[in-house]
Amino acid sequence: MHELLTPMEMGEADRLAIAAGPCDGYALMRNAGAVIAQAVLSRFPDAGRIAILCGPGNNGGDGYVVAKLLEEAGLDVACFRNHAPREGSDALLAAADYHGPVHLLDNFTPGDFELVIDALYGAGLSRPIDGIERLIVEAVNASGMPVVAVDLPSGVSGASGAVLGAAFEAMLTVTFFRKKPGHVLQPGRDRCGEIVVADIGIRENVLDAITPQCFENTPYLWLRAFPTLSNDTHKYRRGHVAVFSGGPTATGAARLSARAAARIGAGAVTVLSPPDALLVNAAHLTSIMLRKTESVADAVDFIRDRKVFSAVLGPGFGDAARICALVPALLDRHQTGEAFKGLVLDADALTAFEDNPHMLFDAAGKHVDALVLTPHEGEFQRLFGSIGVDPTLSKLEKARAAARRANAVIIYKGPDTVIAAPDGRVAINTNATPLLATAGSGDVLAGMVAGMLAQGMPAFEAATAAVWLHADAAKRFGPGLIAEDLPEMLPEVLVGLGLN
Ligand SMILES: NC(=O)C1=CN([C@@H]2O[C@H](COP(=O)(O)OP(=O)(O)OC[C@H]3O[C@@H](n4cnc5c(N)ncnc54)[C@H](OP(=O)(O)O)[C@@H]3O)[C@@H](O)[C@H]2O)[C@@H](O)CC1
Ligand SMILES: Nc1ncnc2c1ncn2[C@@H]1O[C@H](COP(=O)(O)OP(=O)(O)O)[C@@H](O)[C@H]1O
Ligand SMILES: [K+]
Repeated sequence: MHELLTPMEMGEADRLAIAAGPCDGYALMRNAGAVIAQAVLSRFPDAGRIAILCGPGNNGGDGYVVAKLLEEAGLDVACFRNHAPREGSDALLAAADYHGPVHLLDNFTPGDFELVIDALYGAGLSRPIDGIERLIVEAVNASGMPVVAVDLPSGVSGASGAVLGAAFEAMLTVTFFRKKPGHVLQPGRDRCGEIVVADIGIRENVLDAITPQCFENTPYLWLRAFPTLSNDTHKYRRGHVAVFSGGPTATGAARLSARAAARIGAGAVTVLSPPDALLVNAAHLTSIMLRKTESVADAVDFIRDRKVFSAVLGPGFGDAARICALVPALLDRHQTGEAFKGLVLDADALTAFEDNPHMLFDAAGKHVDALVLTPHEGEFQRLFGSIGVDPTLSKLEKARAAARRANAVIIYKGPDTVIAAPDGRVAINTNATPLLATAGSGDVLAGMVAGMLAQGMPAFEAATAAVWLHADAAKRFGPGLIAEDLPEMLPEVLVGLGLN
């Protein structure tokens, strides 16, 4: 159930299901209407007057089915429409089967009702909501009355989660077969309220032909690739991570990354520190090792000689010129040696390339197995220029395009973090909490990704696992969270996954 289908893929699922039988399109619509009616009856058993707003397409068709079923159940319903169902559509059949009155939308007054069922537009939303419909959406939202959305709250794009014109703020959204990206990308996700995915008779095997490439980030995606411990392991075999420290007044970020890498299971972690920051780092490190690193050669020699598996560069690092010198060396297997599998670039290591992103993109993918970039919104815009500001692209499409361009796994952070691989796979994270909006939490995430890479996880799985575990740690800690708390929650998070 973790696949996310674009509206086009959902249309394909619909066509394949109808072709395979036994349900035709109208049977699927009746099933869809039935699950909505059931949800309304179970959650709002005492609802007074219910308004059902029906659009011209099949979303409206679902609405007429719901109207018929709720009326048969003895509820007081009234249907409203702005346009008649399209000729030859299943919606026309559904409207014909509903024998109650259908009023014009202009006559709908929210104050006359206790519940709204929104069946205006779903997968077929093709332009912004405007005119009387926009006024109604805004009036219903302002009234605070509960809205049950059929498939998607009208106005939310199923492909991108964008609000086109205006969108209902639903209490409950019932969608069919699989969620769509618009259910999990912001702001769409906030407009959906609770989301129920209902079975309407489409068989799972239609997905074999569709091969979806977009997923909700759940443990199902990466648990099988999660590292396991053998009895004869040792600390360096579990994975050695190096984290580059900034100067004497900016060392905390590297230590957050280092601590996170260790807590997620790397066997050894070393902070590579400039000479002038050595003492401040030494004063704060216990199990994490420390190494004086003055030059690019120092760093790559250490990585090669001490069999470092992965590294984090960027958090608190500052010096852009040094980053631009370090990164090509770290991405060159001839310099780092074969053991070095992955590099995580965050914060300053992303911004350092804003004027010359090709320097980074050209070096990427040539040698190192795994390059992971972890930009937040601002860093993404700086590094990916035209992709970042393209208004026609959703966050999902931006992350996917960036991953292709950079030859890297991208973790495009935020409330709806999107993780994209150069091969087109994309995962959207849904377990985050706004408590993560605290200084240093991104540094912890970078360290977690490096810790997963060091333990041999492939880059996409390492990134998706780290993002999920990071959010789970925040949720488990709860209010009062600061970045230092995140690594300390990881043992509990791992036990919660059954990984003990
Ligand atoms: N797939 C499945 O398995 C199943 C799907 N089912 C249901 O079907 C729904 C999809 O149906 P759908 O394709 O007919 O699209 P829908 O959202 O009703 O709208 C299209 C119509 O609206 C119009 N229109 C669009 N935007 C507009 C705007 N802003 N303002 C004004 N008009 C606008 C658009 O006009 P056009 O773009 O053609 O000019 C067209 O006439 C899906 O969400 C689910 O509920 C279920 O029955 C069970 C099986
Ligand atoms: N409102 C929010 N809801 C959920 N997660 C958030 C929110 N704001 C930030 N985050 C998460 O918190 C982390 C912040 O990272 P970043 O911006 O790099 O912070 P820092 O540079 O201080 O470490 C990211 O993982 C991001 O996805
Ligand atoms: K709808």
